[in-house]
Amino acid sequence: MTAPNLNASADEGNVDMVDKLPERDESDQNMTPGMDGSHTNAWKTDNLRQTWNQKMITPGFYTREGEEEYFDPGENSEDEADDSIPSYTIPAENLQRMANPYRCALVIKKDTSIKATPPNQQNFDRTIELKAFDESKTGVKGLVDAKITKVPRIFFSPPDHGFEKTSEIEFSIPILDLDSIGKDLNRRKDVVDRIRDASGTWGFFQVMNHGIDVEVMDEMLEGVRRFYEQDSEVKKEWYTRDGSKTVVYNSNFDLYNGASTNWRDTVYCSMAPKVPSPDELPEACRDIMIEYSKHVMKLGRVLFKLLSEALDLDPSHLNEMGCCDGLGILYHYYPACPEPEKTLGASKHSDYDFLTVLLQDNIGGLQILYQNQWIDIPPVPGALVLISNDKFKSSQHRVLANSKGPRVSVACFFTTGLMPTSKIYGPIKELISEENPPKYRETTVREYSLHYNAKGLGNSSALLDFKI
Ligand SMILES: O=C(O)CCC(=O)C(=O)O
Ligand SMILES: [Fe+2]
Repeated sequence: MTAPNLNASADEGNVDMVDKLPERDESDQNMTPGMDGSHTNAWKTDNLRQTWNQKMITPGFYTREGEEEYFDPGENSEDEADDSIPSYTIPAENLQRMANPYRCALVIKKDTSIKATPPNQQNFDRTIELKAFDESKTGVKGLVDAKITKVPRIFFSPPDHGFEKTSEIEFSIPILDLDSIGKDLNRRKDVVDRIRDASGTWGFFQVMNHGIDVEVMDEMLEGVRRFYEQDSEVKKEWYTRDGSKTVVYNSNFDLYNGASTNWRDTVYCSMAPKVPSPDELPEACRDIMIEYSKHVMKLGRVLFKLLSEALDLDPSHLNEMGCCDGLGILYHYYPACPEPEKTLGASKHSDYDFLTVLLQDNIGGLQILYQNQWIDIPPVPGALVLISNDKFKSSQHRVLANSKGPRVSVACFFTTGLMPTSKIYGPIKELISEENPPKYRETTVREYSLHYNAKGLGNSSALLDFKI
């Protein structure tokens, strides 16, 4: 495969061809052969259950009516049985090996500053090169398949001024265990307290014993790899920037308006309220997309109840507002990068939805901005902001490019996105008062999504534009 004609960098000459990209580090991972005989990250590690903590929950913003009740203490036993999220429990000794479940200390030590000339200081016609890249319809994966050895200059990222500092501070990553919260009132109260705390300080938390089987998560990640690693001519059929299509596959949704171009490719598909029929979806992963989304919807209803309780609202409040009305699935592919210090997998941003549930493999690279420093987080964050009026944080996060990839992740966004809706959202009435007046103006999900898309990633926060 040939790469589009992109200059590698202003000062380093043209794109070079090489035989091989850096190999991914397979040293201490149990690799299983993929469908094509190659190695894939299925991470079937028995005792560590790697994928257990790959669920990332990010409180975002909301919307619906008359949802079933989940996890209400005191519900009748029939409902309780059905609601019983956890289908397995992680043995305590395994948790110990992964990290202390409630105080997972991370030490920041990596220098993650970007070392490339920022796009606005480069002297070339960026649009021409962006178009050449876009028209190849093969994304970043296509460049890597063409064996480039230098990162083309369109991907150079501006440094995050003021946020490059690293230090040796220990942070506690909130991890919530949802086991038995439908039956044990004390456990439920404890979880609600932790969610309140995690959402108010970090703006994100991780969950375990969430009821989605490891096999389902593994198959979802595997399906994503199958999609991106199939024949590029088949994959090209899905490449588009037309947001009205059921499946939108491209590289950088904000290619022409984002602050920089990211080292990743993405597929977006709306899975609710209208579930697409299987033949509208890519063959490589259609069944698992439908199955996985069902599980995430169920988990979402549980989480919105817990979040409602954490806000001292009626447990059904957020679900009744319709937070679970819409679900968009985004699956990302971050190919191995020959010069990861020059670009980013995903620029700094906070999400635009009510809540994001993120499933990632174990390559790593996700970081959260916390107390003005980038912190490596195995899995991560998002946003619950407009509605809770800054009570819950919409945390900024990014993904580093990395030479070990490919890395894949699946972000499920609770949002109706660009669907035409007239429902108005703003700070929750029950949470505002004379002493705590609204900080954001009202909007619709569509208006906010359109604004977010127009700004692209890496620019100032879209949310700030709604501040009163
Ligand atoms: O790939 C990841 O880990 C993060 C993805 C993300 O932040 C997003 O889809 O908004
Ligand atoms: Fe995000």
